[in-house]
Amino acid sequence: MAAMTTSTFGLGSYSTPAGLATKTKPFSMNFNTLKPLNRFTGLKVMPSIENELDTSFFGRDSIRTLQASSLPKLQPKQKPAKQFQPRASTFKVALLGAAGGIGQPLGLLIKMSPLVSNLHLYDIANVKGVTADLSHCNTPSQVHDFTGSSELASCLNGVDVVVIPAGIPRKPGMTRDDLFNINASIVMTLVEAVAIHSPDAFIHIISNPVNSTVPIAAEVLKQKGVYNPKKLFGVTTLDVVRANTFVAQKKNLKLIDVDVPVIGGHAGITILPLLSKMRPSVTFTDLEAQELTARIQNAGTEVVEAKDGSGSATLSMAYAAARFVESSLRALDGDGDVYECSFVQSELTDLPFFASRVKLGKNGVEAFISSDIRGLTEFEVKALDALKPELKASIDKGVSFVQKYAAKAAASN
Ligand SMILES: NC(=O)c1ccc[n+]([C@@H]2O[C@H](COP(=O)([O-])OP(=O)(O)OC[C@H]3O[C@@H](n4cnc5c(N)ncnc54)[C@H](O)[C@@H]3O)[C@@H](O)[C@H]2O)c1
Ligand SMILES: O=C(O)C[C@H](O)C(=O)O
Repeated sequence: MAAMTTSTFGLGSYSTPAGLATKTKPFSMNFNTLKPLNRFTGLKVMPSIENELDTSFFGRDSIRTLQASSLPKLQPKQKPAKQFQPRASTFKVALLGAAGGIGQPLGLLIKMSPLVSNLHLYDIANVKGVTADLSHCNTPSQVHDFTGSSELASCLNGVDVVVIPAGIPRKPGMTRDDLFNINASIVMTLVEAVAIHSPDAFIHIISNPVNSTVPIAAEVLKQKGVYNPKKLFGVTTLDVVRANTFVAQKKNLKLIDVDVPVIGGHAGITILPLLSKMRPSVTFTDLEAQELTARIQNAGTEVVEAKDGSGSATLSMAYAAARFVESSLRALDGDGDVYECSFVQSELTDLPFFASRVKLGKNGVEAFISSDIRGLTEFEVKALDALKPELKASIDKGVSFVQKYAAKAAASN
């Protein structure tokens, strides 16, 4: 008799637009390898509409849909409400830097997604072993290994999402910007290949410094004539994951209820958690707000120091990146209720790239949650003003890196 394999796993919670009182629910997927998916609840928002709904995509119908999606989870005897039904094993994901500290656990988490049909693992070292290992997991997706630049084309052809954690991590005493000299070239080279072989894919940049590597990727894609700003993402989900964890601990809240938007960028003071916009609504003393903000901003360094020279956050990063991949796949699959924070091309401020909550759809970023940056506390306003010069300098550094490289290449031809 054929055995039926059923697996379940959980990753966390989605974020949801400001102005919506939100409740998050745990991410769990039930799937089996013989039948199509009949139930799927992801990192899904449970918003209940309270007040301001002035973002461009919230018409009355959408509100009703969101309200419907906030119903409590079904009890066994209740009539099932209409739920989003994803297709099983549909998408191809490429992971570049797959044998590294982030790549390995991230590969495992992506291998567990029922939405993935093919997982392409690429690295310059050790990727065969990682692939052999992962391929023994009895989840639906097929895993394939690729190594060396000659195999990048086959790795990237036809993929829906490309995730890039390739690059060196920090050691104690370093800033993320200290990684620029090495990681800028790695990201530039990999994105050149993405531009040629999978120009329509969602691109998730994890490699640091994200504040510069995302503009680098944008510039490369522009030069290749395939830049779609809606599909290029700097992965800042770890900042949200940390903010949710630390705030829940500090205020003794149920983790599942907590959702803190984090805006700006992904380095030091450019990471700005908006405690005034979090759900549930909680009051903080000035000191609490300052201390929590500082802890969230320094959380990466906290891990780098604890690891004492052996790298930076890998497991929490893999968890956060898997959440962002899953959100992207759900959006690609037609779920109209997907929100995440990400560092993207943006017009919310005077900076060309900025992290904020965005609504994800089949074509990438569908809307920005502009209400996030209105009605901030005095502390948040000052912090937002303070982060802008540093973030602008990092963005400019990335852009001019690619422009100088292109100018040199043109001169030598
Ligand atoms: N965005 C975030 O929130 C966040 C969080 C944690 C770490 N990071 C960053 O992610 C990056 C990776 O961290 P890690 O801990 O996995 O490092 P790691 O050194 O453990 O792994 C990096 C992997 O990239 C591979 N690699 C290097 N050059 C490559 C290339 N040209 N093509 C393909 N693969 C290549 C290496 O062989 C290695 O397997 C670092 O830059 C780190 O700062 C970002
Ligand atoms: O801190 C780092 O260098 C890695 C990453 O950006 C993090 O936030 O953990």
